[in-house]
This record gives sequence, C-alpha cells and structure tokens, in this order.
Amino acid sequence: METSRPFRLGRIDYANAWPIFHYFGDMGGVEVVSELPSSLNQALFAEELDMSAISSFSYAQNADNYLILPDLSVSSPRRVNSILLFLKKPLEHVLRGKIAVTNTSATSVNLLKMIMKRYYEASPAYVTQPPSLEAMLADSDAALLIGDHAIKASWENSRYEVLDLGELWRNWTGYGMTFALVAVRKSAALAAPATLARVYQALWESKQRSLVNLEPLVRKACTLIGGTADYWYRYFTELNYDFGPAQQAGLQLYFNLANELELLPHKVEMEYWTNPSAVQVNE
Ligand SMILES: C=C(O[C@@H]1C=C(C(=O)O)C=C[C@H]1O)C(=O)O
Repeated sequence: METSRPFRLGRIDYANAWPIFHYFGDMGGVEVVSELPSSLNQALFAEELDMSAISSFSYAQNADNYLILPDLSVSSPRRVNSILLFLKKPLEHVLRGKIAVTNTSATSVNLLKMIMKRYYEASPAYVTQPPSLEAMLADSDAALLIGDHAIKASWENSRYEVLDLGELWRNWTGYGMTFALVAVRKSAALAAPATLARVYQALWESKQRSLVNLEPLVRKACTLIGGTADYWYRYFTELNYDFGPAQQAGLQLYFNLANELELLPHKVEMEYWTNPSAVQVNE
C-alpha cells in the first residue's frame, strides 16, 4: 500500500522544460512544484520533493540516491539558444578577468568552468549573482545567464557579444549536451511505485504530444515571454528532449571531465528507473 502523503513533483519554471510538463494535468495524489533549477536541485536533495526535473550536474552530485527517468531530458545537439555568456569586454580580456554566473543553474556554471579551463586554457574569477544582466555586468567582464532570463537578455541587449555554451561544447567535443534530467529519489521510487509509473507515463506523453504540434507551446511562449512565433518554433526544435545513446554519451563525457577537474568529487555511473508495467513476461 502506498502512503496517503502526496507525491511531490518538481517542474522547471523555464520554457525549455515546457514540452515535458505542458500536458501534465491534475493528477490525484500528485502535487506539482514549479521553481527555477537551483531551487529544485536543493528541494530534491532535501527530500522536499520525490521526483523532479533537475540540473544534470545535480543528478551527478547525488547519483547514489537518485534514478534517472528514461527518455526524458532537456538537451541540445548544437546551439541551445538560452545558455549564454554575455561579453562586456573582448574575450581575451574576459579570459583573464571576472565572470558573473547566475544563481539559478548548476549544469551550465560547471560547463562554463570546463570550457574556460580546457578549451580556452583560462582561469577567470567567478562570482555568483541573481540573474539580472546589468547588475551582473556592473562589476564583471562577462555574465552567464540561462533559460528565459538568457532569452530575454539576448533580445534586450544586442550590444554585447554572446557565446552559446551548447555550441561551444559541440565545437569542442563533437557531442551534444544534456542540461536537465528527470530524477526520482530511490526511496520515493520504492515507497510509491504505482504513482511514479503514472507520473512517468504522463510526462512522457506530454513530451510526445508537445513535439507533434508545437503551436500551443509557441503561442503560450509569445504571450507569456514575448518574441515571435518563428523564434519559439526554432527554439523548441533546436532543443532535444530524449535521453538516448547520443545524449548519454555527451553527458557521460561532461561527468568525466567534471570529475577530472575536481568539480565533482567522484565518477558517475548513470542508473535508471525501469518501468515495472513495461516489463514483458514470457509465459
Ligand atoms: C536548456 C537549458 O537548461 C537548463 C539549465 C540548467 C542548469 O544549467 O543547471 C538546468 C535546467 C535546464 O532547464 C536552459 O536553461 O536554457
């Protein structure tokens, strides 16, 4: 018997995760919490959530206690369009200077550190700040923003040169990058297997339905965030929501590099939840 306590599911409050959640309606016994990635990372770790979309870096930090939900992610094979480094000074100066990074991210901040260290062979200073471009650039040479904050800042500040971290990673490694995964705490998976299976099925169906017809998401984005329909069609199309062999290989490389650079204290072996209702029984 599962307990009567609601199953708590975390949803990333950025457009990049909409396909996974857009059609996830009310479900008995499930409470949805909508937050920015760093808050969700913390809440899942603190056991305030049972399952959540989280930064892939946060999965790696807690891989012993979490399982990955298969075939769901926020990834980009090439440019991501919303993980952007805004340069106030020329790049040569930034490489020796100071970068302000958003306090809403875990994956992208560490990705930036890897790119700086290994791709540019540079060691700039970092300072963490709330995601407000002008305040960040007041005292730094460049600023990293993610999600809707990055998108809006890119529309409003065309005077800055902008580097797309998805594109840099791809040019450097030849791989795509996975920024977010959906993870469940192992103890929650044991305590509520049937609810978990229902939630997973609904998230997976939301993804499929969203990608078959992007129009409702595009319209919602134009209304809530702004921009043109063309922008949002391209945005959702250039992102990828699968977690197949290609995405897994890119993310494993990221985890290995994070460990080599001591951003992660241990190696990571990805472990998956398997859907009991999908298991074929041979009679
Ligand atoms: C694609 C993006 O990925 C996001 C980046 C995250 C991070 O850097 O920790 C976390 C969740 C993702 O939704 C984005 O913000 O644009």
